[in-house]
Amino acid sequence: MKKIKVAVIYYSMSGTNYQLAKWAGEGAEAVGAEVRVLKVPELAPQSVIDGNPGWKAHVTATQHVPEASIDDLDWADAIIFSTPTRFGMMASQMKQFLDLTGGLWAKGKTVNKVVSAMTSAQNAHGGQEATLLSLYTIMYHWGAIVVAPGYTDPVIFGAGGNPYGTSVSVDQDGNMVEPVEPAVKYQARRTVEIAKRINQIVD
Ligand SMILES: Cc1cc2nc3c(=O)[nH]c(=O)nc-3n(C[C@H](O)[C@H](O)[C@H](O)COP(=O)(O)O)c2cc1C
Repeated sequence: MKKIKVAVIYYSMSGTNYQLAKWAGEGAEAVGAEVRVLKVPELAPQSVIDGNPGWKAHVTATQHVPEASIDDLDWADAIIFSTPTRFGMMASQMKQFLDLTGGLWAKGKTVNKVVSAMTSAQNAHGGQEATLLSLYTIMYHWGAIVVAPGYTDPVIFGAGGNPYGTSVSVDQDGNMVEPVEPAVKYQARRTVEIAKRINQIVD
């Protein structure tokens, strides 16, 4: 039987969204998907990264993670995005990656991709939903099928549950404040289940 192909595409400076992406990948694999966890290319100057020990350590620790390409988007039936909230928006690295999808879009190849998104922020009310909604705006232009969690499971009422997409707060040391792993894995499962329906795969 055809497996749903899921690309989990993230940007992270200090590891939070990398962890969210890994959990999403595990959640998708648990329901039979073929998964690629991929980072978007870095844009910041090397000198700036080198001047920030935490950022530099994260870049070094994730050197093995493949970079996302347009071919990965073409390959995927479903895409789960994860980006830090930056001034109430997605990180520019994620936006740059999405701005390179015009060619794929023009060929009609973004149509009916099943998509969902997650974010993190330092402040509990620091713009998480604005970030998710602006990312979803791009998805509407793609003709993608946005699969937000809604209130479709009790996990949404718990830690990190957010009807727009999982969001987590991080403290001053970069540690996640809420235990969001179950919410992330649920969101990934739901994304795969809807992708199966869109692709007419019956278990
Ligand atoms: C330039 C910049 C802008 C940020 N803007 C916000 C913001 O608007 N709201 C907020 O709560 N946190 C903000 N933060 C904190 C980040 O969201 C937080 O560090 C990030 O979610 C951690 O994710 P990561 O570990 O994957 O890099 C900002 C951080 C930076 C560096």
